[in-house]
Amino acid sequence: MMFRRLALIGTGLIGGSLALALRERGEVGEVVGYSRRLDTRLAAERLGLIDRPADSIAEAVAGADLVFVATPVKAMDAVLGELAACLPGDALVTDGGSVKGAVVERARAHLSAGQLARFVPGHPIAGRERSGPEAATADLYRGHRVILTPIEENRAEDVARIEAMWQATGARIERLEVAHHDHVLAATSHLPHAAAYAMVSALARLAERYEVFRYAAGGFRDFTRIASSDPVMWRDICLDNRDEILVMLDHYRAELDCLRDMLESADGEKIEHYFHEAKAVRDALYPVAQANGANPVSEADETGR
Ligand SMILES: NC(=O)C1=CN([C@@H]2O[C@H](COP(=O)(O)OP(=O)(O)OC[C@H]3O[C@@H](n4cnc5c(N)ncnc54)[C@H](O)[C@@H]3O)[C@@H](O)[C@H]2O)C=CC1
Ligand SMILES: O=C(O)C(=O)Cc1ccc(O)cc1
Repeated sequence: MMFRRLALIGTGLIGGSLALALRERGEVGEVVGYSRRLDTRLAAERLGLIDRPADSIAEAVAGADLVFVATPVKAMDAVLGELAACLPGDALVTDGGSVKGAVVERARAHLSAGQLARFVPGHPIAGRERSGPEAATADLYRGHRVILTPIEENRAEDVARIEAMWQATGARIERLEVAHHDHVLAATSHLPHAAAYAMVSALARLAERYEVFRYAAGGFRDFTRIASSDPVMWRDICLDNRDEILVMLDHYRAELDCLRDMLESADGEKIEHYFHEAKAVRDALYPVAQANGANPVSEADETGR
């Protein structure tokens, strides 16, 4: 057993799924959960994500040797502030936030030098558009990537323990530098979410929106699935990674302008070539339908294809 007691701060999709996965593998003794809202804590207990709910962060982390912070990223400011006052000396801390630079800044602002050394930032690249405790599953991370962004204060053996913890969930672990993580994720995750929200808004603002949505095809559904994601979580991600996302939005807008120009000049050859190139890129990324939505590149690696 890797950890005696896990304290979950945030008992929703990401925290709850980690607890279920570690328990299923017998890697954790007891799971105690704190979330801001009482009903989420009680739901987490009812659903078997946690053994018992705690009424405060201090109560949750008492006696814990692992603390997992899985709240929206801006809420981590207050959470880390409270943790600084009550963290047991031997506890390791990690998180699942979608942005790393802002979270590391918050950790540096609140934690003591000793506590900071034991904070190993991380980000599972797995999730879904429905969050909350009800959405948690033991296999959420299986076959998916988890990115750790260790900071220079971390000790190698602590990073290795967090890596082993994620490995137990069936995930594949990679390490990236903090700023590089935020740059890459702005492109691969944050821009698509922003684009999906904007696409739905664009159609919703049309006078004929009812008719438009009535005849919406699978393409609209596929393109916009992630616009059902949690607005608070995505507000926080957008603000916390604002500079990188602004650059990516401009990059995407330039591409839309480019397509618009081709269409305005009715240049069929150019349009076809443009679509061919994009299709080739996507077909290479997703050669077969992915049953569980796992990253196809990682699955291909695992099966040796
Ligand atoms: N939903 C997804 O697909 C993914 C989310 N993430 C990240 O994981 C984190 C958690 O996301 P989810 O589990 O999806 O959200 P969720 O909404 O399912 O769970 C969030 C939990 O945090 C609690 N919470 C909110 N504000 C709080 C506060 N101020 N103090 C204490 N608890 C508070 C909520 O009560 C809830 O228990 C976020 O930082 C998100 O960016 C990372 C990868 C994927
Ligand atoms: O729903 C989806 O497909 C996602 O893209 C989930 C997701 C959301 C946020 C992350 O930081 C990582 C993964």
